Amino acid sequence: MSPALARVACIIPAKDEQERIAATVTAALALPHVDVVLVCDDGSTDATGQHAAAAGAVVVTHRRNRGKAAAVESGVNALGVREQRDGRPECGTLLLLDADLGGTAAACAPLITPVVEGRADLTIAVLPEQQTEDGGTPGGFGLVMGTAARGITELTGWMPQAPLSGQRCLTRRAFELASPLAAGWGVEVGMTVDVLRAGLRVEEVPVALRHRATGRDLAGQLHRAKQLRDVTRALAARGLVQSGIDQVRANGLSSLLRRDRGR
Ligand SMILES: O=c1ccn([C@@H]2O[C@H](COP(=O)(O)OP(=O)(O)O[C@H]3O[C@H](CO)[C@@H](O)[C@H](O)[C@H]3O)[C@@H](O)[C@H]2O)c(=O)[nH]1
Ligand SMILES: O=C(O)[C@H](O)COP(=O)(O)O
Repeated sequence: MSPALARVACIIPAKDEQERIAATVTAALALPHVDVVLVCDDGSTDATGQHAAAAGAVVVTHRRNRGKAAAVESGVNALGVREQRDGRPECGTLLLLDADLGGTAAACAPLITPVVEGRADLTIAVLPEQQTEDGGTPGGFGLVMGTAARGITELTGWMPQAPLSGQRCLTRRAFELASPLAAGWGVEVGMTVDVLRAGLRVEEVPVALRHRATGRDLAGQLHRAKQLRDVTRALAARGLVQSGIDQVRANGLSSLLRRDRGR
């Protein structure tokens, strides 16, 4: 096992997560190989930063909200600064976790093992069926998930089960290959495509995590609209539109429609 890969830095983007961030940080710090937990407080209006620091995280703060991808990038940048400033050995592995996992983040060891052992370059957690906090039905109508899954498959030939999952572990090298990250909610889709296209190994791993699932109320649907916008932009920037145009040119419009049927 490479000593650098065996040092894991956990990066947690967090916006208004004071209810859960302390439990998430505590669980992440106890995971095997985790050396440091960095939380990027992404312009929270609550006490997320204070709760994260009290639980033992290194905290960096965005004065205004900049979105998930920017928060992940700031966390990784802060890691680099800390390593250089203090002459610390480099963490060769990054564990990206959402702030709302709470104590269930303790289940993430199976995500870490394949990467630190050099068997995978990127692992992605597949979560069990979730429930919303009020016991309601989670998920929308599969539009964002379906768009993301089809887009990744179209661009890489690989069919993901959990294309939007932000719970992932990857080598620092893979992260650098996927940088700059796709903006906002496009970060996961962009990263998966970039890492696969670089010829690296991606593996999905079932992990028993619970997070705050998005409901079907108005706020949930607005959230999904933003996810769809960012996922579509990430796919378009990686050539999905061009691939569609090429297909129509070569085989006509009906081939494009045929290709989508049944997915
Ligand atoms: O402006 C923001 C908004 C959210 N977050 C944090 O990003 C994480 C994910 O946000 P959340 O609202 O929990 O996202 P979900 O609706 O659950 O999104 C799903 O889909 C997203 C991609 O669209 C992935 O990033 C998530 O991992 C996945 O759980 C959390 O730690 C948030 O605190 C920020 O840092 N900045
Ligand atoms: O709740 C979810 O799983 C995401 O917000 C995506 O929603 P959708 O794929 O059901 O539209």
